[in-house]
Amino acid sequence: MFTVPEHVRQTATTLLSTLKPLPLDTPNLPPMLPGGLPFVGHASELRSNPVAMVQRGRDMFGDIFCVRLPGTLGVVMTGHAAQEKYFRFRDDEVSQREAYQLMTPVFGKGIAYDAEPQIMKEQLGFFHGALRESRLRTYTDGFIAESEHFFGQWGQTGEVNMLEVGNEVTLYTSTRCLLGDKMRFKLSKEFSELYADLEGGINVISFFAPYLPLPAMRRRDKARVKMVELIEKIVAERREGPQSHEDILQTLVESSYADGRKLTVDEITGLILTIMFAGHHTSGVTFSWIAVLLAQHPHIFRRLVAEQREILGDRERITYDDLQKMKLLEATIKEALRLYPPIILVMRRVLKAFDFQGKHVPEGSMIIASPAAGQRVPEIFPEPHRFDPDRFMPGREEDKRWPYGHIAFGAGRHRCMGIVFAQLQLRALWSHLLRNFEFDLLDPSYPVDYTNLIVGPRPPCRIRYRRVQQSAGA
Ligand code: HEM
Repeated sequence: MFTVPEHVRQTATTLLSTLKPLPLDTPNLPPMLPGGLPFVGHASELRSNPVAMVQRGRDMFGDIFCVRLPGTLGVVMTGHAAQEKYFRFRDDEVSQREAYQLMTPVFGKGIAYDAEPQIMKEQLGFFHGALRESRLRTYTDGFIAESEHFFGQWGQTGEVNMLEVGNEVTLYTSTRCLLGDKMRFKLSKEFSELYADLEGGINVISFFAPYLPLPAMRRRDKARVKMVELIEKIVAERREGPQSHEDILQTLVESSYADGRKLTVDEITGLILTIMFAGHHTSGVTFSWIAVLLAQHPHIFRRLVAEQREILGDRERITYDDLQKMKLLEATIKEALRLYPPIILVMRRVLKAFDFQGKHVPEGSMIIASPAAGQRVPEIFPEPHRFDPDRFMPGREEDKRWPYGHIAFGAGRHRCMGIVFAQLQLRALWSHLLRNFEFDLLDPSYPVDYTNLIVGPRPPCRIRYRRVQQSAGA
């Protein structure tokens, strides 16, 4: 019997859904943002400058308004009350599954967002073990070793694309934590090439039609098959060898579901990719924004160098406990993430209609929260466009006053599981740089680049570094 290939079926379903009329006659619908094109609605504006679009809607209508997306009514929710409502929904009220279906070809069928909520919960639960404190201490040793190795290869002075630097150094730290120190040197090239092909298949097109038979999607699918083969070899070696390993792969190899079933290699690979996609570029672009912001604000740079000196004295070797004491550096990272969150929008499909501020949001619509716009609301963060790490220091702590204000890591039940990991990694890298280098900007401006799903500064993001005297006491 003739069967329709999966990618054809999926693409046809997506294209047909774009022709479905939107429920625009729903009584009390939030106001509709003017503009948009036939069929695609506001999708093109969402693609070119999503933050300006969200801000335009907020300026016109306040906390809640609608946009037209292909086949879907979008409802944008910004401001503290709206963000609180958004992040407090339960999984039976709103769903991430459909919103993030573009990730299914990469993570795999039945993995993470494609799994039933209970299974996804168990799968994410495996990460809790991999991210516990004792493990974070081990990973931190890796971050420190990588900082010394990677930046040790820099000369006395040089020009770099800081975005490339951020993505490269965090790729090495990620491979160390995921697959172990040995694999960082042995595997990085093969792993990073496959990973690049997987990434190439994730774009705005795949958001609406993840199975279109385009070259990038085919490369993505081939890369996933090869990635499973690669992980399978490592898992087989581990199952034979007596050595113990302190990495995320090992946690997954040793984990089982509540019913006692062990994870398949496909599931292990999918979860490795889930954590890689969640944590790699997000940390890489944040690393590069910190460089830009510190070069633009030398007085903060000087205070951060002084903090290093105060905590470390003349010591060159830093520890996990030292990193915990770097409060101004922690606040600086938080402030970089407030101004430039790498995930600018998060989405959920509405499973149960709800009311908010007298407006009715129907079942089936896609609700959208925006860390990028929501973190620049002046009622939450005064002078919102100013880079001011002190807003998170004792005495002010603006984030504590507004628990749903700083949402770069999301909030509520699906809040990022890698917050501590990301903070430690960025602190380790920047502690090294602050003690060893100074930076100057080379480009007239460093605008935001909205062409990638994880949003960072637009290349080339050129920065000049200059090596300074080695010791913290210098
Ligand atoms: C600066 C770095 C990072 C940023 C800005 C970031 C941001 C986010 C955001 C916004 C979400 C919530 C998405 C939503 O609500 O739809 C999230 C979820 C998640 N993040 Fe991160 N992330 C970062 C680093 C990491 C790292 C390093 C890891 C792992 C080591 C990680 C693992 C996860 C996981 C597993 C989830 C899903 C949680 C759930 O759905 O319950 N993230 N992240």
